[in-house]
Amino acid sequence: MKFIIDDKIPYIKGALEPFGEVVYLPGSKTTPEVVKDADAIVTRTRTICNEDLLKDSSVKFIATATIGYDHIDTDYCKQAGIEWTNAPGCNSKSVEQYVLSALFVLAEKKGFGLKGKTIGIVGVGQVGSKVAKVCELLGMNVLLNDPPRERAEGPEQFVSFQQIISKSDIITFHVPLTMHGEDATFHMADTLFFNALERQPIVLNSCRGEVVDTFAAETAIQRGQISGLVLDCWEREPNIDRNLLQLVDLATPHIAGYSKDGKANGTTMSVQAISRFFKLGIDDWQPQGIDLPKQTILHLNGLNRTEEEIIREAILFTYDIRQDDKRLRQSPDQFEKLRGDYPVRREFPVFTIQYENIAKETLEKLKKLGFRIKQSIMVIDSH
Ligand SMILES: NC(=O)c1ccc[n+]([C@@H]2O[C@H](COP(=O)([O-])OP(=O)(O)OC[C@H]3O[C@@H](n4cnc5c(N)ncnc54)[C@H](O)[C@@H]3O)[C@@H](O)[C@H]2O)c1
Ligand SMILES: O=C(O)[C@H](O)[C@H](O)COP(=O)(O)O
Repeated sequence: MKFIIDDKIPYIKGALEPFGEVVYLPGSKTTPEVVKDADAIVTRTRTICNEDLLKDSSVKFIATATIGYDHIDTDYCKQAGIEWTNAPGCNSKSVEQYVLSALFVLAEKKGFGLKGKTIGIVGVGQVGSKVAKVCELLGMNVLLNDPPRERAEGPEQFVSFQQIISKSDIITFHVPLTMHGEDATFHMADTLFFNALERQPIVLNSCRGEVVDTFAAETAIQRGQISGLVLDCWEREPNIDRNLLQLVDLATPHIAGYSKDGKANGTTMSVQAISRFFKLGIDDWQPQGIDLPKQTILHLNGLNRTEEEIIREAILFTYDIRQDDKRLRQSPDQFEKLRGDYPVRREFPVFTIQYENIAKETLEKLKKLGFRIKQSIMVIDSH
């Protein structure tokens, strides 16, 4: 068998070698010639898996180590008898961490508290539902919009897109990119959307660039229709609009899902799916040696600090979005390189908080976010 694997997929080396030839290549170099005699591709969003790539090939299975699969022409795959899989939920906790970091940084920059603010979540799947849960934990009012789920589950917990537009102080998009049908998300945030906003919200897009119309977003900022914009995903990546880059509050190079945990989950799900498809017998394969950051222990003293300040410090200790923002502004032409050489980032459960003077309720919230909690041990000097 022959496997073509994107060389930016971590922790996969050695997994498939016992079963055949394995070729590691950059996504951009995964060409029709390369995949011609392959049995499977393990890929990312940078390889467009369509007829141009796959026709005349022997590919039978595509595993993308990502949540999104808009880079796979699923209609063509069906017609060509090629099976495929994505990695649902793999990096959803990473996006949750990204959104929290963005919210805390913006709240401080713009001088408001998160408690009591209304956040509209558009798309309430793996990512949106996690973002909803943590925002509720922070005392925010959460509005959920997800027409496909509303049709399937009933209207009780959902609101219309119109209500999101009129009632939200913050709007965050977590939809897949879809071009057709009643739920199409292409340019969901267009001129009509921005013109209709009533509360000058902050808008976040960490799903796909094409969900927000670049020109409409620029105009909305210039007209003061929104009070902030956070962009992780951009139209025409990696050639992002430099004018928009100047205008947004926080700009990052499509890394919301780039925790090492998220990456490792994507790899695990891809390898296990390949194993099931080709009956390789490694259905419970797990990656080894997931990188750790230099510091995983945070000493947190809550004396004279509000709950929001305490939680903010804990979140930003694990991930400070301003560092990604700085790197992108310094080198916008290095968009793909910044992604490829992304620093080690881990999710909350690898961090231990050693605390002093923190109320029980706040500790409960930190635990619910996933942190490990330990009381600081007082060292008594015997001299
Ligand atoms: N920036 C990143 O690094 C990053 C990381 C992970 C995911 N993503 C993107 O985020 C998207 C969402 O991820 P997920 O794991 O939550 O996916 P998911 O499939 O679990 O959830 C998507 C939700 O959106 C809903 N939806 C579809 N069309 C809608 C519409 N028109 N209006 C409102 N809701 C709609 C669906 O019903 C579903 O519940 C992915 O498709 C991917 O493109 C980006
Ligand atoms: O869909 C996803 O999972 C995310 O957008 C993911 O971060 C994409 O990563 P990439 O394949 O571009 O490295």
